[in-house]
This record gives sequence, structure tokens and C-alpha cells, in this order.
Amino acid sequence: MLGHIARRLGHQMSNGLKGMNLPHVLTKETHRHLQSPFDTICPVSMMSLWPFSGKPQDFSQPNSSWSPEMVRLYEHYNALCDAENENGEKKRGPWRKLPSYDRTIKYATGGVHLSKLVQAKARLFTRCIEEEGAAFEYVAFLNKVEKTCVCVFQAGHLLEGAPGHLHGGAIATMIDTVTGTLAGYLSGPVMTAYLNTNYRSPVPLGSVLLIHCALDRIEGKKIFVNCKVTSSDESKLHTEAAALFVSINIGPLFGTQS
Ligand SMILES: CCCCCCCCCC(=O)SCCNC(=O)CCNC(=O)[C@H](O)C(C)(C)COP(=O)(O)OP(=O)(O)OC[C@H]1O[C@@H](n2cnc3c(N)ncnc32)[C@H](O)[C@@H]1OP(=O)(O)O
Repeated sequence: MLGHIARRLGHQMSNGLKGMNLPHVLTKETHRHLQSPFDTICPVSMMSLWPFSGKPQDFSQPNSSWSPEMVRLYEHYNALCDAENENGEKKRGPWRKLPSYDRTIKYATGGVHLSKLVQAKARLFTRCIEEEGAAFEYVAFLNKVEKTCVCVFQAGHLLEGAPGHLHGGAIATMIDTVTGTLAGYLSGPVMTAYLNTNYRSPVPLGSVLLIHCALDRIEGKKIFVNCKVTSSDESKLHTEAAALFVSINIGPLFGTQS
């Protein structure tokens, strides 16, 4: 049954989601929940498909490991998600909090390369360490009007590189994740073609950082995104990056098309 759903999703995704009858594979609740960040640019909602009957855990909710600064910034951006109209009524603002799951598409097979065991155990890299606060604690917000994304990131103690400081690979991972999320939101399924990273100043372990990403331009299949990583008060620049994402046919991720 699951294989059937995977094959069907893979086939339909590779042909685009237009006309796809999702209710067969998504419960109403899950569908509503997952659609929310993307509902104005519909085809991109394929990035959030979760063909499960249960509601997945959103790992970008506050937990007890979050520092007061992390919580403050979360609340700041969360407040921007609501706006008031001229009558003082609440309406949606330009910002959306993006949910974050430990697997984007549960039944992606990785084509012929992924064994059933790996397939079952696969997890999103940034959500694979279960201890709260030990590694990547983050929450991302998307501004659909400005085509920007900001992520509040708290770097845990398992991410050490130089003694007492955050590993450059962990920084690049977060930049890839946030720029990729923005590119995916704007263009549907993408893969990173390049990620040019310039480390300007070291990040003390445990810091809370802001990762600001913005769309540069889209040229056909190519989505160019720039990124700055700063201290939480934005006074210090830690890292700059430029990334290219290329739109992909998602079929091979399901093993349905080469
Ligand atoms: C919700 C959770 C969200 C989490 C987000 C996480 C994001 C993480 C994303 C990743 O980390 S993906 C993993 C790392 N990336 C890879 O493994 C990608 C490996 N490379 C590939 O699969 C292909 O090379 C790639 C898809 C990037 C491009 O192959 P294609 O065959 O689709 O592209 P093609 O060769 O047709 O080129 C399309 C355009 O892109 C250009 N291009 C491709 N690769 C390039 C490159 N590396 N540098 C510069 N330009 C490049 C290419 O020149 C061309 O430009 P033009 O259209 O102007 O002719």
C-alpha cells in the first residue's frame, strides 16, 4: 500500500501537482496544516507533502532548551505573522512561520540507491539529533512579498568545530537549509548546485544567530539566493554566502523515473 502511494506520488509529482487529487493520501487536518506556509504559490506545496494519517511533529516550536534570546526573536517574528487591517481586525501579515519536520517526504526512496533499511531510518540532517538543544535548534520565517527568509538559529554543543566555536560545516548546513527552503518555496523542488561561503568571524558555541536569505534572481531553472549570518542583534557579520539552486524533476527521488 505504501509503495503504491509512493509510486503514485512520485509519478504525479514528476508531472507537476496541478490536478493532483491529494485528499486520497492526506488527511484533511494534515493537508490544512502543511499547506499553510505555501498556500498562495500552490505548486510549491509539493515540498511539504506528508502522506501520513497522523500529524507530524513540528520541530521549530519552542522547547526548554531555547535561550531567552532565542524565544525573544521567535516571538518577535511570530508577531509579524499577524497584521491588522484598517478596521483593527487581525489578518495574515506577509510573514509565515515555516513548520519543520524530520523528513520532508516520508516515502522518498532515493531511487535505486537507498536500501529499505536506510529508507525507513532516513531523517533530515538538521533534525536527526533528538536531544533538545544539543545541535540545530531553529525556526524559519518566510516573507512572501519580499521573497526573503529569516531563520533564528541556536547552535548547540554538539556542533563544535574550532574549540568553543561553531563548526563551519554546521554553518554551511544551516545556510543550505534556509536558502534551499526559500528557493523551494519560490520554485518547487530544487537541489543545491553551489554554495559559496565566506566565513568572516567565528561564532561562539551556544550563540543565537540570525540567518537572512533573499532571492537575487531566477533565470529559467536557476534560482540565485544570497545569505548573511549575523549575531542576534545584527551588529556582527559572521558569514556571507551565495547559493545557486537548480529546479529538479522530483521523480527520481521516488525511484519512479531516471
Ligand atoms: C523543508 C526542508 C528543506 C530542507 C532544504 C535543504 C536544502 C538542501 C539542498 C541540498 O543540500 S541538495 C544536496 C547537494 N546538491 C547535490 O547533490 C546536487 C548535485 N548536482 C546535481 O544533481 C545537478 O548537477 C544539478 C541538479 C545541480 C544540476 O543538474 P541539471 O542536469 O538539472 O542541470 P543542467 O546541467 O541542465 O544545468 C541547468 C543550468 O544550471 C547551471 N548549473 C548547473 N550546475 C551548476 C553549477 N554547479 N554551477 C553553476 N551553474 C550550474 C547550468 O550551467 C545550466 O545553466 P543554463 O541554463 O544557463 O545553461
